[in-house]
Amino acid sequence: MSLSRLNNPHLDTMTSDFLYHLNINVACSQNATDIEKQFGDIRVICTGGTQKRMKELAIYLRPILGIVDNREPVDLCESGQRYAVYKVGPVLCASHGVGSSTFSVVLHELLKLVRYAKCKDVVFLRIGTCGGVGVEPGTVIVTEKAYNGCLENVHEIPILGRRVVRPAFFAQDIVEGILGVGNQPNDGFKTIKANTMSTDCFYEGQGRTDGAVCEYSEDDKMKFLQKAHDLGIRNIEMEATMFSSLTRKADVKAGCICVALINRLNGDQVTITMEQKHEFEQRPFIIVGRYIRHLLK
Ligand SMILES: O=P(O)(O)O[C@@H]1C[C@H](O)[C@@H](CO)O1
Ligand SMILES: O=c1cc[nH]c(=O)[nH]1
Repeated sequence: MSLSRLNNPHLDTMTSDFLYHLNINVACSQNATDIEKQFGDIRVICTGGTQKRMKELAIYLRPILGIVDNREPVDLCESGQRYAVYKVGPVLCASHGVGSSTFSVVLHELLKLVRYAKCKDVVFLRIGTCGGVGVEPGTVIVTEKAYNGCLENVHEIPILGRRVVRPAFFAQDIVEGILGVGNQPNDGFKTIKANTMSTDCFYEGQGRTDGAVCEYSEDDKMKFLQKAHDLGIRNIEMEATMFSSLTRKADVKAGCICVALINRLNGDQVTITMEQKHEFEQRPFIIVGRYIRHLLK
């Protein structure tokens, strides 16, 4: 699928487009633009919360993509001062910050970037961390349906003063494709598919009792988490509803792969050491590395 048409007729009338947060200026009118030369080979866009994770992922993917390079990856969007973007062969690794609002900004701009660069069959992936719901810390969860903080399987966004409600789920072939490369004999961790709850708040929105404000009891929290569990929700993060619905609207395939840092049925505080967190963060890399190899073969 070529991204030559995004779901926005206004773009067709623009002679240039400044992707403000990436600090990339696109001259839409030229045929063979610089953008096409620089980004036209992109097949996979990996996204994740932090710059450090995305830089490490770029380095991790080099041998998988047959790229021999010992230099520090270059942040192509450093001048934009918001998001970090690394290119490793046909893969772009971009940071998105915490939550749907910061992610949606860079996602709109990345979707336009691949459209202007005339990339074909691009798959967007989110490689994140999450809280598990009834799963062992370290488990990798591939999202099927994404639920909002009201436990509805939709993404809701105010547009022109109205609440717009959009479907929030990932394409089954992507889910199965990612799951298909998981659970290999020496992995030492489980990869499962499940539903994900995405919230706009890490504390109250995720039913934590350790935020600066909390107006419910431990019992209320446990009932809510149990209700989520009954819906097949096995992890909680802050992006999957927006990510699935916006990529769906843009007619682009996407997948969401997160590692659980804690089991929320046992507590709220994320107390793992930074070393353990770093080890856990490598797990989605392993799965995504295999999936990208499978996708590009
Ligand atoms: O990709 P990351 O690790 O940033 O994903 C989760 C969801 C929020 O962005 C953040 C909250 O700690 O972690
Ligand atoms: O509990 C958690 C852990 C990581 N990220 C989240 O959004 N929630």
